[in-house]
Amino acid sequence: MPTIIMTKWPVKLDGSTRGKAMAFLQKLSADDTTPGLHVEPIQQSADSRVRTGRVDQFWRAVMFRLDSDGETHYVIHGVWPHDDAIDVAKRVRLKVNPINGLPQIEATPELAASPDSSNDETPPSPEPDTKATTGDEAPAAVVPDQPRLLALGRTREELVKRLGVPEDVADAAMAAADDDAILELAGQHEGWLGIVLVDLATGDSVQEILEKLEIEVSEPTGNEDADLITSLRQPAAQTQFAFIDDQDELRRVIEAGDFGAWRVFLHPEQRKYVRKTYGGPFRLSGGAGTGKTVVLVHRARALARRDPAARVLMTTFTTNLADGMRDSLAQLDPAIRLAAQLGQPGVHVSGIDAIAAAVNRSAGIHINEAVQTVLGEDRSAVNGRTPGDRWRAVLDTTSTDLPPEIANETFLSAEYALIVLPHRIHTEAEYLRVRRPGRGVALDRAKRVAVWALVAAYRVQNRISGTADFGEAAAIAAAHLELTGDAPADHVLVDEGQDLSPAHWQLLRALVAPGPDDLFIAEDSHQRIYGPRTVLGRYGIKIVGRSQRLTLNYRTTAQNLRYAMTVLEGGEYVDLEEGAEATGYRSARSGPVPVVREAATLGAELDLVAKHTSAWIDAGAAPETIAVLVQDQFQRDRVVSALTERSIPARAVDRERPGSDRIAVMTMHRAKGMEFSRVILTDVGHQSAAEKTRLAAMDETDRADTGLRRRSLVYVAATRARDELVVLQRT
Ligand SMILES: Nc1ncnc2c1ncn2[C@@H]1O[C@H](COP(=O)(O)OP(=O)(O)OP(=O)(O)O)[C@@H](O)[C@H]1O
Repeated sequence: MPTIIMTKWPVKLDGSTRGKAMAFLQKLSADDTTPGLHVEPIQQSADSRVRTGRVDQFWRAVMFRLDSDGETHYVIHGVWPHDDAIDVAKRVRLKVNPINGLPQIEATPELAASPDSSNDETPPSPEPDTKATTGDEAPAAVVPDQPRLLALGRTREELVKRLGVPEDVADAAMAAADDDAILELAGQHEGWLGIVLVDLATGDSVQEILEKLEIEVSEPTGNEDADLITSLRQPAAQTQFAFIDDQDELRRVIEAGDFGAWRVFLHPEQRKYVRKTYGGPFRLSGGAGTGKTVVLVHRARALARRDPAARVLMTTFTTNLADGMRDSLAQLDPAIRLAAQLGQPGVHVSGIDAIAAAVNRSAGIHINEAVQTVLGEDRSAVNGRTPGDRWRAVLDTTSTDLPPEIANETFLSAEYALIVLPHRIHTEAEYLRVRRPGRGVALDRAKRVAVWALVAAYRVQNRISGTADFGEAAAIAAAHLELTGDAPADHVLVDEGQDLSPAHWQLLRALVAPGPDDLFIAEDSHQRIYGPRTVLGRYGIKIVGRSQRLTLNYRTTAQNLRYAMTVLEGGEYVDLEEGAEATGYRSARSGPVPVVREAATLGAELDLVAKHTSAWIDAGAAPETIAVLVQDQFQRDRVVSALTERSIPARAVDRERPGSDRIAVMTMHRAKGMEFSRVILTDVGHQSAAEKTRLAAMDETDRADTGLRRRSLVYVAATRARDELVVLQRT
């Protein structure tokens, strides 16, 4: 049976032609001599391996046939109307790039359009300026003194002789005026060539580019087909060519189109993090949209395939995000064994707090020993959840001499989560002795006594109501697993690590025994929007050099990414290992510059939301590809009412998944981990009177951290947009 090697082409076909192409390829992979397929060579073709095949009366497939070791492979180049297919088939050639050993499809010069571009949609032309526009004035074009690559010190020689960039592409790249022009060129080339051009635009050295692509050039063996197959198997080749294992996979690749590309065409770096075995905890950082979740999902499958009896746990901060990961896992591999419960073989996907609750529930009354360890209390009822405003209630009902910058919910909840809980402090005496690294406010003895009085009051109220807060529940679950010595997982994969609390990390450490591939953590400290910053090493998770970064953004256009990065400018972000968080993300996609508008009143803002959303829908956008992201639930409901009144279909999205046929309106927090084609952000930069009062009462360190989280929220929200972004600022 021939092996099918797909390229990214079929997405550009309409649904019915895709169906026919699918039927053709299924038959081809079963038996290429099947009558009716008409797999035929073309006379006077540039490459003797070229074949055409009959998809239907009108359409023909163009492919390359490779024979090696008694096996036949077909590299599927594309599907064209009959005459075009013959023309393409005569001119294309599949070869191994002599410099980098990667596969390359090239066409003889007479062909007007290159085979790549004849399959591509024309990328949108970049705007002349990179700055966000207000939508009113045309930004002035900046004319650089020198073409970008020349200014970076690159030479044509390096591009051609070291990287293997084809000469015509190297000429175009060296002549490109600026980043946007290089990115536009990159958009015209799939696979390794597109990636090399993006990396060049970002200023990477030739050596860095070669290392990232994991290029290994082998000596030609004399058997050209065998050399081509070796070349097609290179990691960098698999950004464009995919060996299809079975018919189901073939269907998924064809049906999924562009949105399914992540399932098949991994970047060599992503592939490495999916497959590699690590001696202990590993940390993968990377900006929004760099494919961290994609790596986790692929890695979960790889671990489950490697050992079907393994208990693989995937977890993240919220239930919604966990639902998204479970959906992605099922899309990647419908046959994957999903474990309904923690501790069962297969992949179990659940939010971290749900895992804590499951551990505590399954312990029954035996949980009391763990409660004793963490809280110093004798009780076994911990499954009720403490209301989020309990610190407020404690402050309202307990008199204290503490100054306002300490006697506030932000300080107390952080002190409790970062110091009291993870150190398992039961008494005032213990609290007086504990070290408080990383906490901004110094506490003398008197202040510690006063803080402890509030902590004790908090604990009394929780005991009376028979509840535990999320941190307590996680800390208790961790203690229970430590006490029983029962680690219910063999591998734990964590997404959104920057949002987890110390007690969560203690729980994660206890869920899996230390050893190879125990913990794999994805994080982006720029996206920390929930709690205070934590440091992994303090909770028994030793990364020791096992940390890497992804930098290529697959989701967001370069223009939207630049806007999102400006939101973070000047903020000091620190990662889970106390290193300064790097920036410098790159995007291979190009699109319009974000529109930034000011609205003086709520009414004016709602009018602008209606104006932009209806313009998009009138231009043919499906409503469910649009999202309006707001600060809170009140604003969300106001936006939904305003749109509905104007007959624009909109729906408030809370815990459930967004539905079809309507614009999704949700809080910026809820939008974490999601993506939409077009996004409007509202109320950016606006501070309510209540928020100003809250900030004024805070200590300087807490205020600075709250400021970082506010920026991060806008960064998270702005990076949800794949294509178009509108930012509404309230003055
Ligand atoms: N190799 C790839 N090929 C094509 N698309 C990809 C690839 N890797 C990731 N993507 C796409 O990029 C987008 C972002 O991926 P993903 O959600 O994994 O990023 P992330 O780093 O987890 O983002 P965030 O931190 O914002 O949640 C998704 O649409 C995903 O399908």
